[in-house]
Amino acid sequence: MAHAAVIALLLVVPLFVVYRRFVRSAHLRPPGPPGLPLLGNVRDIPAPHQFPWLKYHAWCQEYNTEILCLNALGMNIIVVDTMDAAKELLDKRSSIYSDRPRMIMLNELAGFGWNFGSMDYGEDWRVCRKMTHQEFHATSFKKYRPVLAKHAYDLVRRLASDCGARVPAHLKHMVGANIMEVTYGINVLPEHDPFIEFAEAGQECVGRCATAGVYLVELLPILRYLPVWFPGAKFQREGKAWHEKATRQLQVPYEDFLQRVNTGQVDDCMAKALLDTFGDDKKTERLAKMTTATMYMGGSETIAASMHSFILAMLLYPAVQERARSEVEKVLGVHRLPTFDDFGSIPYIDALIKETLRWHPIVPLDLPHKLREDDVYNGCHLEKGSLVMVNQWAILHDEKHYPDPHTFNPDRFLKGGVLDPDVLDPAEAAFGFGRRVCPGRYMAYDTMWIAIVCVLVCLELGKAKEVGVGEDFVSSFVSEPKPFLCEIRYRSEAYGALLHGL
Ligand code: HEM
Repeated sequence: MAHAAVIALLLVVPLFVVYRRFVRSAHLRPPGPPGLPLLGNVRDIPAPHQFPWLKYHAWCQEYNTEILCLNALGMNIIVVDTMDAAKELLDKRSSIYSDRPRMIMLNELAGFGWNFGSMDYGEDWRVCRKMTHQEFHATSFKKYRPVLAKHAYDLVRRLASDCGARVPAHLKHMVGANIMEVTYGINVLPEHDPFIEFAEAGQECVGRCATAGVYLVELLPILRYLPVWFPGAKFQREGKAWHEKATRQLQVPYEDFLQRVNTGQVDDCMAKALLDTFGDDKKTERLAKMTTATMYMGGSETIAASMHSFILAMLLYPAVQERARSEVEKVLGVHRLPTFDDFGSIPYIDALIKETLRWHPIVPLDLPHKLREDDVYNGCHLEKGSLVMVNQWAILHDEKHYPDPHTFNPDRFLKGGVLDPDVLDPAEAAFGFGRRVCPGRYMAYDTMWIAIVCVLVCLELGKAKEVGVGEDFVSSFVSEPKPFLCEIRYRSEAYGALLHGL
């Protein structure tokens, strides 16, 4: 009997709340597909594997709107489709658009609440951002460039060593090695590095938890209190299993760093710089640990996916590959390895990186922001508590800024051989908006720059003879190319010799 009453309460109370909110907010909302009472648009919202950004953009076109409103069980979801609207709302009104929604699965059940990318816009988040800014803003990050160059050379050796058989694994290794060394001063092993493996185990959980629509508990928070044994409470069991991985990802590399501090064997790295600047009291140590662990979470998959996308583009557009190489050789000559001294002197490479970020943005839908107060845009009422997502794919395929948007064409960013300031820089959308803008964007750009130039100079990238390669991307929070076969070789043995002699 008591059981039945609890179940009735669990079902009825949320439905009532949802119904009231739905009725109250149905007026003056931005346009969007009509929903059903109580359920809203739950049945219309595309699943994560259905390329939701394409459907959202199609709806915006159908309703002739810059912002779209959907409703899922009473929760308003605002999808922003244009650069103008994104700048107006998330940049100019950032003081009310900088919260994150409550991510129950990720932060509360799986134990990733230490990740400041999913924290609310509060004091802990502010300190973590301040710490990241100190080491990752454009100027201070330059001190880490030698680390990036070292691992870019290593990437070339690895890609050549198996002729392109394990491209995604080599890219992941390069990025993991960069982040572990920059963040903790850890020099990872060439294969099966325990620090990378711990971090990757955590990433798997994050990918699943952060994908909208996977867990009902995000829409009906009351389910969070279901006991682990309750039928259908599989999410509770998953959360419990992930907790341990979340804790390992947070603790293990930081403890290794502290051990090296104690024995005086620590190289310059982010963790050391934070200790020197912010001190080592308990509160600071807690936040420094959270900040450093968040770097792998934000940076590993994203840079690797962008580099993977670059390699795919080079296979599909061999003329661009040739042109890029010849532009690099105009500056470097032949048989010299690129260094950061060449940075900024090859406009075609900057254009190529911009086009890589634009062509298939690897984060097609921005991380959700949460609206802190009621707001009005173009006469539409945006309700406090709404979830706000920018459709970065739509902005980066807007023909107003990028004619023929589906073609990979770095030339669109150049005029008279230099970067054209009148073309919208894709970095302004690809890295998000407002106070939540990606703090790793300079590291991302530097990593891509040195790795791309090294790959172009030293290697020939070609399609594998027996199979076709398509423009096939995964539909998930980070959208990277589906695995493809390719053939990668040194352009001349001289490059192999140069790299092996380092
Ligand atoms: C090509 C590579 C990358 C892309 C496309 C990318 C994209 C993004 C996007 C779209 C956001 C969400 C911004 C928003 O909420 O509006 C974000 C947030 C974030 N990124 Fe990146 N990112 C990249 C690389 C990196 C790197 C290298 C790091 C660190 C090493 C990093 C760390 C973060 C963090 C910590 C956040 C959360 C910021 C916050 O919520 O305050 N990202 N990134």
